Amino acid sequence: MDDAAIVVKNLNVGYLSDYGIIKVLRNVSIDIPESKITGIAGESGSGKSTLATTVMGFVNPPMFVEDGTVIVDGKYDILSMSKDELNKIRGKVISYVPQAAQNSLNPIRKIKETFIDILKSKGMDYYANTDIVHRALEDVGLTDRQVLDMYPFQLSGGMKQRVVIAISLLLSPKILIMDEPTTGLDVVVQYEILKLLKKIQKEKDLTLVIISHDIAMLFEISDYIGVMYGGQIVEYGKYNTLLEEAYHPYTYLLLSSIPTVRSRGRKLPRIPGDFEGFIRYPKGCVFSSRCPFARPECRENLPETVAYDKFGFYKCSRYPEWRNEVKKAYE
Ligand SMILES: Nc1ncnc2c1ncn2[C@@H]1O[C@H](COP(=O)(O)OP(=O)(O)OP(=O)(O)O)[C@@H](O)[C@H]1O
Repeated sequence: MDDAAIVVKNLNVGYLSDYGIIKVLRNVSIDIPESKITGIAGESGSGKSTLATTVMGFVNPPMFVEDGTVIVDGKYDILSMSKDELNKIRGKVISYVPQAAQNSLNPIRKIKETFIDILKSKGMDYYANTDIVHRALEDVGLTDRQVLDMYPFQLSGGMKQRVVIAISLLLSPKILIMDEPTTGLDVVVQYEILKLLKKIQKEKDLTLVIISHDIAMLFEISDYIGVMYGGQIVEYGKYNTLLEEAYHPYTYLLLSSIPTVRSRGRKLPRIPGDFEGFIRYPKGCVFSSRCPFARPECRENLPETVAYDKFGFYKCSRYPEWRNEVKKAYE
C-alpha cells in the first residue's frame, strides 16, 4: 500500500500536424497511488487522452514522445518496451477503456465472439477459459449468460458499458484506466456504472484511473484528483483536500462553477477567456491569462511544483496569497 502504481516523469508529448509540431503534454510528472481511484479532470483538449494513451504505450504517428518516462507497476518502463512486450502486459497488468468504447463493440459479432477474439489475441482459447469469461460478466452484474449470444444492438448502453468493463478486467489487471466511462449514458445508468466501478475497485484492490471533463462526477467517486489544464497537471491531491482547500486557482474556479442546490439564485464565478492553445503557448504559468489572481510575474515565470504529503502537488506561485483575495472577490 501507499506505493505508486504509475509513475510519470517529465513527460513531453506532441503531434506532428500540417502546422508543424504541436507540443501537448508539457513536463507532466505524477505518481498515481496503487489501490485507489484517481480522477483526472480537465476541459476538452487539455491532454487527458494523450496522457492515458502514452501511459498505455499507444504511441503511434502523428503522436510522438519527445522525452520522459512512464513506469507501471514498479517495473515496466513503458516507453522503452517493444510492441510484443507491451501486448503481454496490456490486459494482464494494465487495461485501458477508451472513450466511447461501448460504441466500438463490433455490431455484426456476438458478444461471445468478441471474447473469443480478445482471448485469442492473448494466445488463449475461449472454450478452455469460459470460467474466466463467466466470472468477468458476473463481476459486472451480467449474470444472465445469454448476453454472450447477443449482438451489441440488443444491449442497452449501460449493458454495453458493463460488457466493456468485463472485457477490460478479463485477465485480472492491477490497473484500469477508463476514459469518460459515463459519457453518453443517462443519469441513472451513470450512477449505476459509478457504483459498479467503486465496488469492483474495492473487491479487486484495483488501481482505477478515471478520465473525464465531468469534475462533479470525479469528486463523487475518486480518492485522488488530478486537474489538467493546457497539457499540464496543475494540481494533484486527495479529493477532500482539493474540495476544502484547492491550492490552484483553476481547481477552485472549476469547483465553484459547479451548480449546487445551495448556489441556486447566486451568481457562480466563471473562468474568463479561453486557453491560448498549444501553438501560442503561454510563457509563464499556463493559466495566467485567465487567472483572476495572476500577477505580471505569473505571466513571465514558470511556477515551481510544490509537493506535499506523499503524492500531492500544485503549480502556483501565488498560493496562499490568492486564497485571501478569493474571500474579498467571491465569499
Ligand atoms: N491526432 C492528432 N493530431 C494533431 N493534434 C492532436 C491529435 N490528437 C490530439 N491533438 C491535440 O492534442 C490536444 C489534446 O487532445 P486530447 O485528446 O489529449 O485532449 P482531451 O483532454 O482528452 O480532450 P477530449 O476530452 O476532448 O478528448 C488537442 O487539443 C489537439 O490540439
